[in-house]
Order: sequence, then C-alpha cells, then structure tokens
Amino acid sequence: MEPLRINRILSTQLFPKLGNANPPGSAPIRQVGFARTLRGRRKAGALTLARSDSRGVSGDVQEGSSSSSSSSSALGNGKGEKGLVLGEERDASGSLVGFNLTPQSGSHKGVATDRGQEENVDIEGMNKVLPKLRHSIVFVTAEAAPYSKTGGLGDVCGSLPIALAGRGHRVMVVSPRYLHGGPADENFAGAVDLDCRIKVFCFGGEQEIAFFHEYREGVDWVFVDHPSFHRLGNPYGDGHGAFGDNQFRFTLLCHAACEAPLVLPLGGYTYGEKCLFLANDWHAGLVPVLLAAKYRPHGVYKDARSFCVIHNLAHQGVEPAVTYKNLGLPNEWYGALEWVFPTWARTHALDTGEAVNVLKGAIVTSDRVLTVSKGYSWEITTVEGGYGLNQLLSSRKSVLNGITNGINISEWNPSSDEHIACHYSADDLSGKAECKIALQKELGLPVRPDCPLIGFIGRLDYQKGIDIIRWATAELMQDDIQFVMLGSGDPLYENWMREAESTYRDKFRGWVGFNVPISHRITAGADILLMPSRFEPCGLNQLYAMRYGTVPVVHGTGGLRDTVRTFDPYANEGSGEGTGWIFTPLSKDSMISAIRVAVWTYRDHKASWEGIMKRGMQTDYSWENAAIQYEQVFEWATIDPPYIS
Ligand SMILES: Nc1ncnc2c1ncn2[C@@H]1O[C@H](COP(=O)(O)OP(=O)(O)O[C@H]2O[C@H](CO)[C@@H](O)[C@H](O)[C@H]2O)[C@@H](O)[C@H]1O
Repeated sequence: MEPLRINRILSTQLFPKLGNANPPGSAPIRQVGFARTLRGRRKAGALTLARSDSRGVSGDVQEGSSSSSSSSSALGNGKGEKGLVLGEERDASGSLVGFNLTPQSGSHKGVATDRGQEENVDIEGMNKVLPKLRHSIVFVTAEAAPYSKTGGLGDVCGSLPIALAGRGHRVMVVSPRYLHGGPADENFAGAVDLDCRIKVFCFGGEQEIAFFHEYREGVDWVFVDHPSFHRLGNPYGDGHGAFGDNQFRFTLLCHAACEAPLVLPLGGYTYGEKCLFLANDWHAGLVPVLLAAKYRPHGVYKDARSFCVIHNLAHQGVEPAVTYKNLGLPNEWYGALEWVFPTWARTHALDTGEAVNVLKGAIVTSDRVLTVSKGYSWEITTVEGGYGLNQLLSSRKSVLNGITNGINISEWNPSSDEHIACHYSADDLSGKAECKIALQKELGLPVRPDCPLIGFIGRLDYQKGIDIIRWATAELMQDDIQFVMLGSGDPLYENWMREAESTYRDKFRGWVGFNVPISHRITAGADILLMPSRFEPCGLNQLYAMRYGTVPVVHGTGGLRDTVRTFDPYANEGSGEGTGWIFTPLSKDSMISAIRVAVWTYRDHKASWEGIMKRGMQTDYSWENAAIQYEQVFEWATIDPPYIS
C-alpha cells in the first residue's frame, strides 16, 4: 500500500494509529469485489462522463474552499437578472458554516458572467438555471422513500436525488432491497434484476450481492440484494429491538455501493470512477473509508470525491473493536475507525473502552462533511451537540457546511394531496377547516372546528422530546384543546400514548404506528404542530406543517431554529412577521407557555393567525435551493485535491 497522503492537516491525535496499528484479531484482507473492478476498469474509465476541469475557478480561491469572494458568485447565470447567488454564513469565529441564497445583485453580475457557470435550459416548460458542470453523483443510504422510509433520512434520499437529476446531473441512489414480507415489498416491484453479481469479502466469508434497478424521475435507483435484507421488521430492527447484524448488513451496502458505479452499465454506460459519493449517516460511513483504503491505493477512484452527510450524529455505528477485521478494510487503516470510550462510559474494571466507530471513519476520510442545517453544523462542533465527535468535527470545520433540507413539494402539497379530505391553498383556506373536521371525525374526537387542535408526528425517541410532552400532558389537558399524536418507537411512550388516550377520551388521541396517509391528515387538520425536539438536525415536519398552514411551536434547536420565525405582531408596521413560535429552554413550562400564547393568538387574534399561516404557506421549501447549495459544495470539493489520495 502506498504511504498515506493527506492533503490537509490531520491531527495525529485524531488519527493516532494510522499506518502502524493493527486491530484486535486482525487478519489479511482479501479484495474480492475489487479484483473485478480492476478487470473492468478500462471500460469504466472510458465511460466516465466528461467534466470540465477547473474552468471558472478564479485565482483567488483559498485552500479549504472557504473563499467567499469567488464562491459567492458561482451560481450567477450570467444573464444578469435571473440568477441566484450564494452568500456565505459565518459563525462568530469567522468560519463558514452555511449559505444563503440571495437574488443576484448588480455587484455580482460581472463576476457571474466571467465564470459562466450556468446556463438557462427549458426543461418541460420550466425555465431553469442549470449548472454547466454536470456530475456523476452516487447517494448511499439505508433508506430512500418511497421504497423504504422510517424517518427523515428516507425523505431526503428520496427527493434530493431527483432535484439534482433535474438540474442535469447523473444521479444514482444505492440502498438495500428490503423485503419485509408485507405490502411495502410492492414498493420494489418496478425494480428489475440487473443480472450482475459481485462478491464481497467481509465478516470472514464471501457474500454474493445482486443489484436491482429502476429508472424513475431521472434517477437510477439501485437496490442491493442480499438475504440479510429480507426479513420481518423495518430496515433496522423489529419488535425485539435493533437487528444484531446491522454492522454486517450495512458493510455489505457500502462495499456494493463502491462497486456499483464501476460494474453497472445503467442505460448502457457505467458511472465510472469520477463520481461524487454522498455517504448518508453511519450506515453508509464505510464508503469514504473504502475509497481511501481499498480503492485509491490501487489507482481506482483517484478523481472521486466523498461527502459524509450527517442527518443524525446520535447514531454512529459503534461496535466492539474486534469487529474491525470483519469490515473488509486493510489492517493499517484501523486508526481511522478507532474509538476509545472515556473511562466513565466503560462497563467494568477490565473494559478498555476500545471500539470502532464507523461515522468517525467517514468524518476523517471524506473530502467534505455536510449536515442538514446551518445551525446543526455548528451544534455538532460543541460539547453539548457533538456526541463525542465535537473535537474531530471542529478540526474539519473548514470543510464542514450546513445545508437546510428541502421538501418534496409534489408529495406535500395541500392543493393536490391525495391523502387529505379537502384541498386548499394560501388563497383559499376553507379546505383546511374541512380537513380538521374530517380528522376529528376519523379519530373519534368531538367535532369542534373552533377548538385548537395540536398535532405531533415523529419517532417516539429521546431526541424528539417526547418525555417533555408526556410530562406536560396533564397540565395541557386542563385547557380547552385537542391533542393528536402519531408515532412509534420506544414501547414506554407507545404505552403511555395508549393510556393517555383512555384517560382523556374527549381531548387526546395517540395513534401508535407508522402511517404516512395519517401523517398527511394530521399535518393538514391540525392548527398547531408541536416539536419539542431535544436536538433536531433539520426537521421536516415543521416544513410540511408550514406548507399546510399549520403553525409550528418548536424548541429552538438546530434546523428548527433556522426554519421557524417567532411571530412578532409589531413588526412590519403592525402587520406582523413570523411563521410560528420558538421556545427555549427545553422545559415543560416554557413549552406550555409557548403553546398557550399560540392558542390565545389562534382564538383571539384571527387576522394575525391567518397572517402566520399564510407566511408559512408562501415560503419556498423546494429542493431547488438546497440542490444549488449542494452544487456549490461539489464545486469546492472538486477544486480541492482529494483529501486522502
Ligand atoms: N409514525 C409515523 N408515521 C408516518 N410518518 C412518520 C412517523 N414518524 C415520523 N414520520 C415521518 O418521518 C419523517 C421524519 O422526519 P424528521 O426530519 O422530522 O426526523 P428524523 O429524526 O427521522 O430525521 C433525521 O434526518 C432528517 C433528514 O435530514 C432531519 O430532518 C432530522 O432532523 C433528523 O433527525 C417525516 O416525514 C415524518 O412525517
């Protein structure tokens, strides 16, 4: 293996044993899938999509791609009046942590024209500003809606790829072909067996992987097929908890995803080596490590770039250190995944705390790190929000950015939603009242159009602040309100929801389970959506709620703080401003106070309430904005040499 070259400073503290450490129980690694790769390389390389080199890169771009003067103009369309440009967001220390889209001002015009980065293309009647630089993009993810979804990761990986494909990129999404033995298996009915088998060597044996494929909405949806993805439950577990072999299952996914661009002739052509890999959350975290450790030393994927996309830092894929030898990585890369628990977190006196941490491996090997909101990109560099990775993430601050998620505005559209009782829009809100009545009827609540209806949708998890809701419910139920919850997860809270429903028959409904149509009906029928999340990397439900004229009351954290604006009745010369309420700190009392202010506004200040609803409904939450920001990060990453070559 070639000596490791890292193009930017990488603290030895963070990479302590790289190059000389051997993992516990280590054995030589066989490179099964890769052998095939080398054979197919010539063909794959020849088919790589053309990419112009550093065209448009002005000379003053600084190391780390944080140069604002050059980058902020990158998205101008060169036509003078239609383009958007990115204005950078910096934190108190001056580090770039996110971007704002702003209309192109006169001062940017000249630069944008010089760079000539985009072109106007008329696609299906929509005059879009498209980038000239088209990439081959590979999303690797444990879930992608509508094929699989347990939460927001599925939503994002089901819709951002479509937005990027719509902007001219060649986009593949690689995720498992789950068969759970239920109706959801039908989701994969359109995917055909590509009749391409590869062998992956991991966990002490050779595993045969098949690929299924569906081309839909401009995206190559590639499904990795292996018997371990065929079982009852959901992608991660069943009624008994998380599957014990998740590390194995997602190791397979990562190996398969690295092979897919090289071996799958999708539409007649492989994606080739010049890909941008977006590794979403820990499940895909081995992808950047494999690129660096398994492929690049052999000259493969030299021009690829990898992005570690963090949707939730609380889940890192931590396993006992002996697992390392199972991952199909060279022994000398153990340091990349090495993780030592602090003394207080060890279970007994002889516990050395040694573990492997897949997400850590992704952070230290990927070219850039992305999170799903600007606020969260800062929070994860703090002790409170960093889940032990804050120092590591701080060390990569120059390549760490937050891009706020968009939403699928076709699926979440109150004027065409197939799941709701009546359609409506900001111009005619009458249908929303019908949706509320229909929801009350469906759930067996008293039909009371004027009674404020509060909704909650989400995983019943510590993250979502469900304990705060539980604690506050008795007090909230003293008010004249109705409260509807939809969620599944921790059995403690599932049982509590059932109990609360029987205690407060006229006011409370707790729907235990995962049900997308009901989630749409609650979003449309509720007046207020409650999100007391302890942390929230972005949050999608508040975006859906605002689009449906349902006013969010949220804890001021992460993406919630970035996307909801607290109502101010005095702003704009008394006409008001804001789309909801943000409360802080996260406590029962501050949450109840915020709900009471919202309920009071709903009851006694109808005009203000309508203003809040309409401002939320009129905000642009489409993926287009986020996709443009992703392109900016892609551009920076391709300007820089690979982080590890
Ligand atoms: N019982 C149920 N029935 C039907 N639908 C249900 C449901 N429970 C949840 N959902 C749906 O699942 C999605 C949840 O998305 P969120 O972004 O709110 O949270 P999640 O924590 O899963 O995602 C993580 O990743 C996303 C994406 O980046 C980040 O926004 C977020 O902050 C981060 O925690 C929504 O579409 C919601 O409607």
